[in-house]
Amino acid sequence: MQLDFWTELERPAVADVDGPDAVQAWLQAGLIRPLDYALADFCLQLAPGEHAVATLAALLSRQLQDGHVCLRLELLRHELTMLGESHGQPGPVDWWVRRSLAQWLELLQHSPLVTLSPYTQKAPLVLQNRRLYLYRMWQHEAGVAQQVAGRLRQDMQPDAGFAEQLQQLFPAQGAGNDWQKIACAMAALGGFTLITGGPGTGKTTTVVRLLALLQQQALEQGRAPLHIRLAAPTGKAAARLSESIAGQIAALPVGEAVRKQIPEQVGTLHRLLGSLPDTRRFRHHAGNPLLLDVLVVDEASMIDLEMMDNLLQALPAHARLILLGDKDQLASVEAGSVLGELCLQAAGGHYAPETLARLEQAGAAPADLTGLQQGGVQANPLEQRTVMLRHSRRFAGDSGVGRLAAAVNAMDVAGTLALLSQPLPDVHWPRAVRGVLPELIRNGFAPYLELLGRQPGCVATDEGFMAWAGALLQAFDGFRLLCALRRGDWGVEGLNRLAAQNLADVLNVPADSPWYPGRPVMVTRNDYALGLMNGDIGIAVQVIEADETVLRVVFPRNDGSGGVRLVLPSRLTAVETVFAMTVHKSQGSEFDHCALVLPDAFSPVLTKELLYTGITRARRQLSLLTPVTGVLEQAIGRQVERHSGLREAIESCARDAQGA
Ligand SMILES: Nc1ncnc2c1ncn2[C@@H]1O[C@H](COP(=O)(O)OP(=O)(O)OP(=O)(O)O)[C@@H](O)[C@H]1O
Repeated sequence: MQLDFWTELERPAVADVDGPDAVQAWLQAGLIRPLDYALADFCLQLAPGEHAVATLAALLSRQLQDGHVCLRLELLRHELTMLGESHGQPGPVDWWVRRSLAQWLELLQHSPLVTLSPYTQKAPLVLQNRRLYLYRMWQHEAGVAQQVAGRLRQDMQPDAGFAEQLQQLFPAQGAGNDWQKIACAMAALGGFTLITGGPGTGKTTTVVRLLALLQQQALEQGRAPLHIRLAAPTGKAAARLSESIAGQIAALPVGEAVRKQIPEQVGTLHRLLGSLPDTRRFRHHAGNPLLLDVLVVDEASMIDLEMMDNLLQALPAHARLILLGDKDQLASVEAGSVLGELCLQAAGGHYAPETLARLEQAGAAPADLTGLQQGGVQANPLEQRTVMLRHSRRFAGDSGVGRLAAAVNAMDVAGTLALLSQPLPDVHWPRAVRGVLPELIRNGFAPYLELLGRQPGCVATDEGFMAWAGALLQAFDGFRLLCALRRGDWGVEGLNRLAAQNLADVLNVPADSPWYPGRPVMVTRNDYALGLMNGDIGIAVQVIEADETVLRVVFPRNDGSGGVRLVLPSRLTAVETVFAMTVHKSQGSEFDHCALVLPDAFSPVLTKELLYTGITRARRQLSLLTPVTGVLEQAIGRQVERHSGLREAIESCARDAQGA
């Protein structure tokens, strides 16, 4: 049995400060998890007597749960106050403030549990620039920083005729900057490019034209076609990109030979890298790199630090990486906010004269520098490879959804409320939430329920059945309830219950089984044996097999074919009903109509990023449901903050390389 070292050891000098009492009390109060406690215990096994540092390790482990990559010691007091407040107690802040920051730094600098030189000396914790990391997280951050800094230095030379070909793909549009053209040129000129923009700003269009341009150049110069791969963090996002790309390729003003060399297939990052079951490792890594020349990753805001490290390590040195995403969306579920950090200054441009000169030579210099800040290669290494697309074609200027998203993103509470109080054709803000929800649910899900009732036979091999099943999945994606929380009446659980109750006259929900025809489910864990990814959505339907009517779950094939496949319900070990889903889970998906339901009390998960992400999932119509006043306003005023040292580390690596 594992020893609990808290009880094995003598009390330290500051007996009631550091010792088992505090950690155990926090564990009991749910402030820290058993995993955090176990880490502290492990630290004490390695360094008996290091109670204070081991306790801090438990808090560091806890903060990872909230997405922080490290503890920023000078800000920790505030973080711990918030942690305590969210559990209704002073909690760890009382413990932390018994030492000054200088005393803490002194303690950490001399602790055997902490290394100050992680490249040469390993220890469970790393202290760098007043940031405390778990060794593993420091390793990922340093890995990403080195890789990105290295790739930022890669200048690529386009072939002759580039400017003319670029001009053909992006014909002049009138006054103002053609940011898509600028982004395309920038990605052609370097090994690492960040293209960020809100919904419908033309990220996919830009990248498809870029791929056409690169292939055209390769073919014209008599080189082998480039090996291009496309990926996204989730199966849903991959399927959406695949669909969008297929349409865009057909519209390209290039020859058939070029068109044929642009892939339509988009896979998940896990598949691309080759997940190894039951480990955090992948088949592809620095020692076994991916075989590709160009990699495009969409929905990059969902990539966490560890995945980004794995991806960059597996990328061959000569390859071009293009990351697409919306920097303003919620960050990854796991620790880090990589895209948000990398694109932090995207709005200001910060282009160096050298960058502008290279763009000019490529025929894509910004014509209008108004509103852009001037930058330098040394001061702004990331910005020299970043383009922000600024014009949404999805949301026309008068679109309520677009204007609401912009007001929330700008944290403009008064502007948001003013907008909501106007009649908007595509935004509905009902005041009597409980009264309208049942009708909203019935109307929203009506097209899918109607189709469910019109099942053309049950033989799974019939073409008609397959087409119907595909249409059913599509109809279900027409409407979704989105919420911030999992638990409570206004969370996934409560809203799923409410939806099932209100649809009970159409759906035959049995009391003794979770399964019934029409049950929509979401996969909650990757299942490589079944080929189903976390976030995939299926619907239970009746089919006839060997003269028996049985229930099967129909899932989209997600391979760009538009096809579906059937899975036995009993094989689905990690699924949940999905009339409602969290905004976090909805990332990478879009619905014609979204009902975004806020809770009836403020919760720390409510931030402007969550609202913005939820609002922008709506393609045509948004219903915003706020059961009490005040919660919306509070959420708009709160921003996600994730502690990390990534930008600083990239800038430092880039400076070192320039000085070398
Ligand atoms: N330069 C352009 N000229 C005309 N139409 C364009 C242009 N760029 C994009 N579009 C159209 O605008 C719409 C949105 O473009 P696209 O899908 O490329 O944006 P996106 O940023 O990738 O969107 P999403 O946020 O949904 O992923 C598409 O219908 C596309 O055909």
